[in-house]
Amino acid sequence: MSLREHALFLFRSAVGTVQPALMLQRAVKLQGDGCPQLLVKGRAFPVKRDLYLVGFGKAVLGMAAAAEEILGDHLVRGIINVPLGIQESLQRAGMREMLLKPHSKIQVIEGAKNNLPDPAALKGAVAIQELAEGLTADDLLLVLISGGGSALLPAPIPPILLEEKEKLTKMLASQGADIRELNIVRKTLSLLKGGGLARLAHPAQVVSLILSDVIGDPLDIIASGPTAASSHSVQDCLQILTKYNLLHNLPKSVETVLSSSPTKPTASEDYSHVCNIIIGSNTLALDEAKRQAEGLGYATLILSTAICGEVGHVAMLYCQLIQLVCLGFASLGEGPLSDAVRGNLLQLAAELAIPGLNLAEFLQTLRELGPERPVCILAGGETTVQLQGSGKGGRNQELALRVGLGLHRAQATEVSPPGRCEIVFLSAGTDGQDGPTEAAGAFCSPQMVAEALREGLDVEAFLRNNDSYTFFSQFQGGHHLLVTGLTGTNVMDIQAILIRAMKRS
Ligand SMILES: Nc1ncnc2c1ncn2[C@@H]1O[C@H](COP(=O)(O)OP(=O)(O)OP(=O)(O)O)[C@@H](O)[C@H]1O
Ligand SMILES: O=C(O)[C@H](O)CO
Repeated sequence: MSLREHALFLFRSAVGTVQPALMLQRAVKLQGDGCPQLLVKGRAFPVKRDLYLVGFGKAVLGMAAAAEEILGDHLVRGIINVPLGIQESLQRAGMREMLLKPHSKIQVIEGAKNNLPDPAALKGAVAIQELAEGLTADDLLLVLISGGGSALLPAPIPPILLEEKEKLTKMLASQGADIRELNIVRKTLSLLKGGGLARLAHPAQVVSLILSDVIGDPLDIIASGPTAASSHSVQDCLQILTKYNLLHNLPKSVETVLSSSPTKPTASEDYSHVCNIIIGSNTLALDEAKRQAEGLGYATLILSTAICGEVGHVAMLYCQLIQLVCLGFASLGEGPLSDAVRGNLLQLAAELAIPGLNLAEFLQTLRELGPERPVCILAGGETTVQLQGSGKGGRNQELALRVGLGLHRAQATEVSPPGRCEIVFLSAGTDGQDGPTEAAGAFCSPQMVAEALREGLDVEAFLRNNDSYTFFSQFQGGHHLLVTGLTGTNVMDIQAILIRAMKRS
């Protein structure tokens, strides 16, 4: 198998292990006939009378299918909002276990094309709101939440219009706001986010099962925390709008809502009827990829499950890491060149401030790996892209293109470690959709940029226009694109770097 096939296999293994049904089955059980109890990760919730289900997010269809199997006749009714086209995509991919049965009690509403809220998602949100409002103290509401839930549960506070909220979110995202910043703003302008759904469902017992797609698994940021007490206030929102220079350009409706928002976070309110439980995250996916990579004979290290920061900086970090591994393969792991690369890496990591990353320790472990075995470095997280151009792309494809360019440039240097190694880099979204494109991500190698030039494709020009998808679609007939279709799950992005010494002929 080629390195590329290995990388693809690792990605698929990682995604396979965080299939929603699997995670739900691991976490949830229904026990007892007379007075049944819902058992979630060791916690018991009595089912006093009726059990309802709502859900929203990219992984929720499979979660709901598994939940319905477990809940059986105890489930009275459910409504889920899932991405447009997901049922067809999963059906086409033969993933029947992710689909609801023909006479399901769960109503499915598809919407939010390209992860943007739309009237269909709004209709679903209204239906979920109505269901929550009608509950009593004897009811239990099971809430299934996954990434993409923010766009799939839009409920702007009147008089804000859906388009106004969408435009503001888009402006923030295009200027490089991270998901925390985006969702603090979304929470302030929404009825159901920031704990709103849980408040409406009171006095029913609310149990939320959450598949995390946010670094550090913060309950009040994932899908904008519809059932979590918010630790943010309107001041936090105003600060973010100020940071991105948007405060003086707001629609009147947004100004009205901001000026009448409570100044305290909702955390002070009573959430004793709510229990939020994380049932899966990027860590699970990377652990499985590591297991598989070791099985393939790689010395495997997980760099971090919290990779974040501006995509160009993250690309530099990966290029320098690859360079360091190649220096090791070339028996140049000790010496001034390696020391310089290590120094660059430490500085880059300090600038990126990746939570929990102890790069010095990681580099020490890397140093101790012998040159006998190929190396696999795995990472997960979510970068941010500051859009400058009008091209089509996503953060994974942009990252792969930037890493390709960095490796190409490194090859041109005097000591050319990447030239002595075989290298494949893959970055892809576990949800199968990278930005508004049909690809999950892309592969790159150190040869890619030179080969593209021979096809008349100028990588730097594509990058200037944030046009990574167009580049990868045109280059070698799309061979470097990873197209999986919607996977039905979502635990952020994954990077795999595979390196082995070049065979001497
Ligand atoms: N032309 C482009 N080039 C690079 N990145 C882009 C481009 N257009 C959009 N993006 C990036 O794509 C991201 C949005 O993609 P997507 O909808 O897949 O987000 P997501 O974070 O995976 O969604 P969620 O977390 O809600 O599941 C934004 O970060 C945005 O900056
Ligand atoms: O939906 C969202 O807000 C993002 O996917 C983060 O959870």
